[in-house]
Amino acid sequence: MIYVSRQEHFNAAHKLYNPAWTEERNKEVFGPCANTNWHGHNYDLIVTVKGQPDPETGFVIDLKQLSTIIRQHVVDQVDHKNLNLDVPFMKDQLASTENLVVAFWQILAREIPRISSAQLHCIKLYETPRNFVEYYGE
Ligand SMILES: Nc1nc2c(c(=O)[nH]1)N=C([C@H](O)[C@H](O)COP(=O)(O)OP(=O)(O)OP(=O)(O)O)CN2
Repeated sequence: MIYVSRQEHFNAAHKLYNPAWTEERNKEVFGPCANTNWHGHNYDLIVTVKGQPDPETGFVIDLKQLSTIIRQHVVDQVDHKNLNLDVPFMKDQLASTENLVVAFWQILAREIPRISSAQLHCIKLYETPRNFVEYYGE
């Protein structure tokens, strides 16, 4: 089995805020990440698919096509957006890296089979250079 990855990038604003809690509780749990007027991140997104190389192309997946799918269905939906306000698939969800990566999985697990027989294996999302989340669809 060969694992093939594509990295993409986007910027987005958000705040970590649970509407069921008081302002004080949100500040206590999320600290500056609950700042009322938002804050931003430069996210790095790494999508890994797995499969066997096609005997005619040598590709598990055409990375140009994978990039197009990720950009169209994920990056363009979140880039330069407010994740709490502007992104329909994050509506009523806490805009954490964990919840984002699960939402991205749901989208890409639907889209990748339309272009390739390769299987989605892992989505890794860096919120900062030091904080990142991996999801394997389990
Ligand atoms: N499990 C999670 N924990 C946190 C998340 C998250 O999505 N999942 N998100 C945040 C905040 O959004 C926050 O903005 C992260 O920033 P910060 O803690 O400042 O991260 P840095 O890597 O830049 O900070 P250093 O402490 O300087 O390394 C918080 N937690």
